[in-house]
Amino acid sequence: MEVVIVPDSAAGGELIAEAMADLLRRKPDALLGVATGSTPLPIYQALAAKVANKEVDASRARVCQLDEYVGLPAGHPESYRSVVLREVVEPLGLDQDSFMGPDGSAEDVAAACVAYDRALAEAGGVDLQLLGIGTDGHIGFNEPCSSLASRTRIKTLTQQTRVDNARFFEGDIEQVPHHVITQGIGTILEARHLVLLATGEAKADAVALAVEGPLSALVPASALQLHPHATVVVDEAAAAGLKLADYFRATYAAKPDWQGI
Ligand SMILES: N[C@@H]1[C@@H](O)[C@H](O)[C@@H](COP(=O)(O)O)O[C@@H]1O
Repeated sequence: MEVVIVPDSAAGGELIAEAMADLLRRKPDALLGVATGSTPLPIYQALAAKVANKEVDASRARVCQLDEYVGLPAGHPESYRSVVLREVVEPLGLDQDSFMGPDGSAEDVAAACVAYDRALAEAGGVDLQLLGIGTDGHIGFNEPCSSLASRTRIKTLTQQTRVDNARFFEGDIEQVPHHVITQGIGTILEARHLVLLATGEAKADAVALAVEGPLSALVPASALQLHPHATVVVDEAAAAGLKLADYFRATYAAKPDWQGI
């Protein structure tokens, strides 16, 4: 695992957007797995700016969702489908055909989960999967004690996650669904490159446990330790609990520019 400590979220967004642009220069139809929440927004803004400046052609890029709420009405502005269309697909100038996600309003949710795993495989697998981290260490919506081998499936949110996400629902926890579909940890680990961005002091404990703690289902993000190409990008506040912070800084400073992340 590589840990990169950046000064702030804008620098993290720029670094990761450049990695995505570099991927698209090498593989124009790359399948980009995107995450929701506040943290990745600087990535999407930086990538859209690169497209607008013609630094990269993203016209053949494909985008896929990490997770989704179950039971929100179609077109609800806070469904992750709506969020990804608004924050990623439209700013990149892509059409909806280049986008895929699990069907959170399916009558048969279990079948929708199996179908999504199959669709990801049939699309050739995810080339680069962006991840955030929950304050309880979740990735996607894999809450603590999710199987490290899990596939896309329905999960029940913890109270903490519903409290954290209430800000997207007018601060009203009653509006936050209890159930979600999420790529499983086993599914996520099949992506060719995992890139987790964490910013702010509220993430410092979860980051320290994920990066330096034992591999544990209790901290789902610790599963990145199993992946051969995982990059964790953190700002100074989110890095505050890392014992090896100086080592991570020195290692990245000595890295040749051409190597990227
Ligand atoms: N399912 C999403 C996660 O993918 C995201 O990482 C997390 C953190 O969000 P934020 O970046 O807003 O802190 O929120 C949600 O629970």
